[in-house]
Amino acid sequence: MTKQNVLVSDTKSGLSMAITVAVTNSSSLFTTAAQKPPAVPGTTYITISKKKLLENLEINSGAKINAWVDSMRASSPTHLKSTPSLLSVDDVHDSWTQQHPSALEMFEQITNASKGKQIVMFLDYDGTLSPIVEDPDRAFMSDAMRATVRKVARYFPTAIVSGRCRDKVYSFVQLAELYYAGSHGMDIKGPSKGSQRKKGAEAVLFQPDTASEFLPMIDEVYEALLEKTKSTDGAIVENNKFCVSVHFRCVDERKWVELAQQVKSVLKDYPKLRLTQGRKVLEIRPTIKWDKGKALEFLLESLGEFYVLEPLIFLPFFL
Ligand SMILES: O=P(O)(O)OC[C@H]1O[C@H](O[C@H]2O[C@H](CO)[C@@H](O)[C@H](O)[C@H]2O)[C@H](O)[C@@H](O)[C@@H]1O
Repeated sequence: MTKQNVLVSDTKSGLSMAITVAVTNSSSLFTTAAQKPPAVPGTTYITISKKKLLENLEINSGAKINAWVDSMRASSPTHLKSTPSLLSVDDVHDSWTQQHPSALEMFEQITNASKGKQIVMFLDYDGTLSPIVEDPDRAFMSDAMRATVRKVARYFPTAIVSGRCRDKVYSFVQLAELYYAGSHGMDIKGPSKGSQRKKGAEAVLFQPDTASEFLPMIDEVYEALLEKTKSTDGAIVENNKFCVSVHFRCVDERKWVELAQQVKSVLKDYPKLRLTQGRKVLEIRPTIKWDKGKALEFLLESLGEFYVLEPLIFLPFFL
């Protein structure tokens, strides 16, 4: 397997994103965009420490609220300046783009690598197809981006994989020819409109076995969080169907401890839920063993049944 981290930057369409290409002979091999690309000799890279960005924030076990708040700070770009390198944002950006060269400059390598393979596109929504904005309900994608995604989906099976509720993502994207995996991959639906699949193949519709059992609990927690956090200015609670997000992008940093305490006080009664963190957002989700990675595996396996190419080799792109 070979891996290349590249940056797709297409000013005309507004497409500008980091992608990881995994060239593999097996549809069961995956890589993540977070994997580090090989170092280029003579180049000094800046590593932004994510040590304090906790994967899973402990809810019980007497977890200290300070650990939560440290993690919330680590997810904030304004804190990059506190990295030991003291480099400017431009330096960090330059270093990053050196590490992740433009995909357009590597177009030949990519097309060579894709020969005889079925490309599959996996796209994130927030911050990839739409700009990051303060109000999550207003994270609209541009018409140019929609036209680009429509074009991509004409040639390759294309899935949007998001932490958001599937219906919400669909309402933003409005392309019936795509796969949608919402709620961090816990809610998957196939295209409802023409595809390159075999005739008669059913649209995929999948939710992990036990996920639906969590729906009443998630609704309850959503209501409790709405009530509990209403005194914290700027806090936004979002119901993502199988998960709940508590946004702190617009909360004054001096109120983060207060917000963390409010969230913790609700979650202590729900040992079957866990807490993770995204960009200025606390994410509450079921403790089931399912995530975006599993959703990608599921989709590739499902696609394997639909395509008639012989031999069938997938080339998945993650944007
Ligand atoms: O895992 P993802 O698909 O990337 O979902 C993570 C969160 O994405 C959305 O929040 C992010 O975008 C918002 C709109 O630009 C922004 O306000 C917020 O600060 C970002 O974290 C989504 O609204 C959340 O529910 C997801 O948890």
